[in-house]
Amino acid sequence: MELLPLPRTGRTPVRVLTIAGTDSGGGAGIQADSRTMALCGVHAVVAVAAVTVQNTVGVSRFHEIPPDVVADQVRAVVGDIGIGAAKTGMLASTAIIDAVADVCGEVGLGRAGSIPLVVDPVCASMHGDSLLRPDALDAVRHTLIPLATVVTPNLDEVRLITGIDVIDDTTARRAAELLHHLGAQWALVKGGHLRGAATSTDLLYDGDRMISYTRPRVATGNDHGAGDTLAAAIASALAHGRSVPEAVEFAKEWVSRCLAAAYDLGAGHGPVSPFWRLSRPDNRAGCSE
Ligand SMILES: Nc1ncnc2c1ncn2[C@@H]1O[C@H](COP(=O)(O)OP(=O)(O)O)[C@@H](O)[C@H]1O
Ligand SMILES: Cc1ncc(COP(=O)(O)O)c(N)n1
Repeated sequence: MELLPLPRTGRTPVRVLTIAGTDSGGGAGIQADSRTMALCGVHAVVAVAAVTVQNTVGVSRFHEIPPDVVADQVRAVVGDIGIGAAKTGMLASTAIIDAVADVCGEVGLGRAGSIPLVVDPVCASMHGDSLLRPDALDAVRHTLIPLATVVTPNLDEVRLITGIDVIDDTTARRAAELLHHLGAQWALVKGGHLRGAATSTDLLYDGDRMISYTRPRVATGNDHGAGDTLAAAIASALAHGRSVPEAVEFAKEWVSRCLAAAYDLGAGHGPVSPFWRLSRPDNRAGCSE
């Protein structure tokens, strides 16, 4: 895999915005996004949409940020700092999704604008705790997904959004077609939740090309933040100028390595880890001029 270049000391890195929730346990959400972005040579800027009270065993509650405050964070950083790509994660409610959609239109984020947007339609944590109000699913379908340059649901999110139970390649293809039909430029159906399989396959579709990405399944219970890490790596690669299929290829390998490097934490599920990059001897070679 060709890693994304790190900036030379003192040089301004490319910037990526994450609009998402915080995880007090540091495993998922904005914390996972920021870790992956840093190790992909990206300066992360953030719009906090919700604060979760979370650890390795679950989410006990969350606090929603007022929608206008979420939108103002986006305005503040896009105008001053400038970004090459953005991603959304936990958005919690219809009101926040509406505010995010409005500000995306205003600043040119998403498939209708000039800055690519990766939409991770987060509905629940891996522990099954809700991160989205149930009445916000329609806003995910009809307001959020149509903004997406790439939408990246896991199989539980696919079921909630499309009603399709993905059990094999045929149902995964049907789901990708439906997600594209909802308005996403590219749909990536992630196979991480097909636990019985020996491999982990994600399917990417843009209305024409159906591209599958397969890696061996990593046997680990420490997979907290895998989806955020994948979406953050896609957004980072897009900001570095890669095409969507190239960005997904890169991110799939990135998350596989982060799963292989995951560590134990607390009493529950530990986080996937991008720290493996810190010990790479060839990091200097990855520096951009
Ligand atoms: N055990 C695993 N081994 C290899 N790849 C995995 C494994 N679990 C998840 N993945 C991959 O990690 C990414 C995130 O997947 P998934 O776990 O489905 O997302 P989420 O964290 O949103 O539930 C996908 O590319 C998926 O294929
Ligand atoms: C704030 C926040 N955002 C996203 C997730 C999903 O991650 P996972 O599926 O690993 O629980 C999470 N648990 N918390």
